[in-house]
Amino acid sequence: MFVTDLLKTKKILVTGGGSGLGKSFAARLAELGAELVICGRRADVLETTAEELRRASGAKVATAICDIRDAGAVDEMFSRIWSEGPLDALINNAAGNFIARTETLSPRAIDAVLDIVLHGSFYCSVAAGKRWIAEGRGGSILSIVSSAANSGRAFTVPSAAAKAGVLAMMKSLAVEWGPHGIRTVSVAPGLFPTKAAWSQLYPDGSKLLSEEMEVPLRRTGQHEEIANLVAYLLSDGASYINGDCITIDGGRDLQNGGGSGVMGLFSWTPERWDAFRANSRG
Ligand SMILES: CCC/C=C/C(=O)SCCNC(=O)CCNC(=O)[C@H](O)C(C)(C)COP(=O)([O-])OP(=O)([O-])OC[C@H]1O[C@@H](n2cnc3c(N)ncnc32)[C@H](O)[C@@H]1OP(=O)([O-])[O-]
Ligand SMILES: NC(=O)C1=CN([C@@H]2O[C@H](COP(=O)(O)OP(=O)(O)OC[C@H]3O[C@@H](n4cnc5c(N)ncnc54)[C@H](OP(=O)(O)O)[C@@H]3O)[C@@H](O)[C@H]2O)C=CC1
Repeated sequence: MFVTDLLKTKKILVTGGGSGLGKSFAARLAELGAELVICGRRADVLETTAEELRRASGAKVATAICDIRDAGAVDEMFSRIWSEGPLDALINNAAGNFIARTETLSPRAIDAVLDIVLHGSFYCSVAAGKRWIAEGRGGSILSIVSSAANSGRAFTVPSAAAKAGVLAMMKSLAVEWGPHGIRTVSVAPGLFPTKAAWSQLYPDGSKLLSEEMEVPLRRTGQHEEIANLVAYLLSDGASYINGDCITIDGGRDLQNGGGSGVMGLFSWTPERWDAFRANSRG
């Protein structure tokens, strides 16, 4: 789909790059020639992934153990990265989320999600942006958000609120930092199966509809589909995209917004449709 050296000159930090979608992004970016840093809290997960990526692509892949909720630790991580050469792009991917009745959430439970998603993405964005601005060089920030950033989502309210905050940060920075040659872009994924998301959000019995019926294209997303979008958005081919949020969800958000009331109709037989037509006034 792309020329193999699409990202050859780019050094990219993927937060949460040791597992799930972040690992898939890192793998695709490495294949396309990027140099990578992946960060997260679990050293063993990061090292295993980094070794896998090096072996598969021959790319330079460094790891950084960092809890992005800790602003000091984030700044130290960026100083260590910069001491070996500046980044060209940051992907704010790390997140935490779980389903809960909002009225039962303790302050620590609310903070656990807000601190990772909103504060962590903010700390990383400022740590990158202030260095790019000081050096008079450009860069790109890509944040993984969610359609919940626009519509909200019941039972994952801290995540929806945090993603909305990240989206507002990204749109604001597109304007404020655009004159410095820094561009921002967000990606709102639909259903992309990962171990963590499925255990935190979709335990047995949590869904009335099958995953496929939630999506007009009748399937969940494949990691390579969103990884290719991320690669394109960080490539020079996307150099005039700034501040936008691209949804990649097989149409799921449109169905939920504009079609959830008609879901029962998908299971009507042709005979039932004929009976309706015969009895209606049209
Ligand atoms: C919108 C859709 C789009 C987004 C999709 C995704 O993001 S998918 C990506 C999904 N990926 C991930 O989520 C991966 C990363 N996830 C994680 O690291 C953890 O799940 C974390 C987010 C809880 C943070 O961990 P941590 O070590 O910082 O936290 P901790 O364990 O020390 O707990 C802190 C507080 O939270 C409380 N609490 C915890 N669980 C529940 C619950 N189910 N119910 C209620 N409360 C819960 C816990 O009791 C404590 O409060 P307390 O009792 O002291 O008042
Ligand atoms: N999968 C899906 O269908 C959807 C995903 N998304 C978004 O996509 C992104 C990836 O999700 P997914 O891959 O499913 O989730 P995962 O839980 O698999 O990945 C999250 C990653 O973030 C890291 N992380 C979590 N907390 C911290 C922290 N405090 N500091 C540093 N790293 C941290 C985790 O590593 P560690 O625990 O070692 O720190 C892990 O590698 C998230 O932003 C999520 O909100 C949005 C909509 C749908």
